Amino acid sequence: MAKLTIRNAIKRYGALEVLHGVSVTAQDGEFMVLVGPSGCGKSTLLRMIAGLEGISDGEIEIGDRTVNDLEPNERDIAMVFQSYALYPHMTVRDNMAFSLKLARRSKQEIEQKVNDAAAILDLSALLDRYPRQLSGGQRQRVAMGRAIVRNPAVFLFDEPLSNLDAKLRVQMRTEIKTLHQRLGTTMVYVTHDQMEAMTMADRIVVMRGGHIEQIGSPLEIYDAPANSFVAGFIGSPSMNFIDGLVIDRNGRLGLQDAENLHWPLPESARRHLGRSVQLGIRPEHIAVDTDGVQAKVIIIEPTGSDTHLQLQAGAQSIVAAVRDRPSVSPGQPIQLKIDPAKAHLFDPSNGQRLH
Ligand SMILES: Nc1ncnc2c1ncn2[C@@H]1O[C@H](COP(=O)(O)OP(=O)(O)OP(=O)(O)O)[C@@H](O)[C@H]1O
Repeated sequence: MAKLTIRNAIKRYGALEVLHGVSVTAQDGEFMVLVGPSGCGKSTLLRMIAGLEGISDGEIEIGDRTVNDLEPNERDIAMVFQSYALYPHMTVRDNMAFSLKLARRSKQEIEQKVNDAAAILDLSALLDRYPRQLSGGQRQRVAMGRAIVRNPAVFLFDEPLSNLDAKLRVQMRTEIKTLHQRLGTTMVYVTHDQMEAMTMADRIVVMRGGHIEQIGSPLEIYDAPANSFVAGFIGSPSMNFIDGLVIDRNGRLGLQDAENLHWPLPESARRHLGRSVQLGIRPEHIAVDTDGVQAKVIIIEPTGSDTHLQLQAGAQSIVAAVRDRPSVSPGQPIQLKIDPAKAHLFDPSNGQRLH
């Protein structure tokens, strides 16, 4: 077990800089998730921690050792890949034992470690099978087993669930989280899936364009996104954004949009009176009511547990997620009640959070 510290890490490919000085620390035993859109640099950062990519500038420490110049096998890490990377001609047992054999551990120690890992991962009955005789989820468990037997200081996961179907992904999410609770080892996990990040992480690192946009616990990031990018990236359906001016209409503070609709704001936002802002409202903070912002129903999407309503309010497309099953139909005019206490305000010039 160990703390992982990344200090001002820069990655260049020739003249192209793809990581622009990234600093973050995973505490000993922490489950840290790197999340961001395709190309943001999260895999590059993970591969730099693993030693599969060189670091152009900055420092990576695992425990109290700077590992910049160490080979991957000297770093005390184990990595689990999206592709599983199992040896097809070896049984599950031999796949799991491989790194220990390379390290010339005793037969007895290898057997003990493989059996222990197999028990943790529910693979004991499958040890004599070949990878082709396993389901996707079982293969991914073998890949994890191969990492566990090495008892590394840090586990690194590179989108390990992307090849699985939706249901299995959810199940494996729980399995990896359970594994983390059981082993208590520091884990760094890369995904582009914000739901995976939200459900698995102790702390999330949101990246974009080779920078870190925000670091925080899942709920800190959800409840107080640092900027409109994070606000739009985390949460599904995505947050609604409305541009306008903060005004006082008959004593009621609100955002006046381009169509003169009045979106209620909390009194605490009065200090922004007269300012152009971007209002952010999560779909679950909008309800259908008898009084409120005028809108029209466009599309109704029942998910079973709740209903997503695609709406038009003036020129603005809005998504509402309601728990009940509203009796509305496409084309119907309705009124939207916005919970002002849940409003987020961003600076339209740079996206930074104002409120
Ligand atoms: N070998 C390379 N040479 C040049 N540019 C590269 C190389 N590898 C990656 N890049 C660039 O670095 C940036 C970050 O890539 P990276 O794979 O880390 O992104 P990512 O966030 O993991 O995306 P994805 O989710 O699509 O894997 C991208 O713009 C990519 O094109």
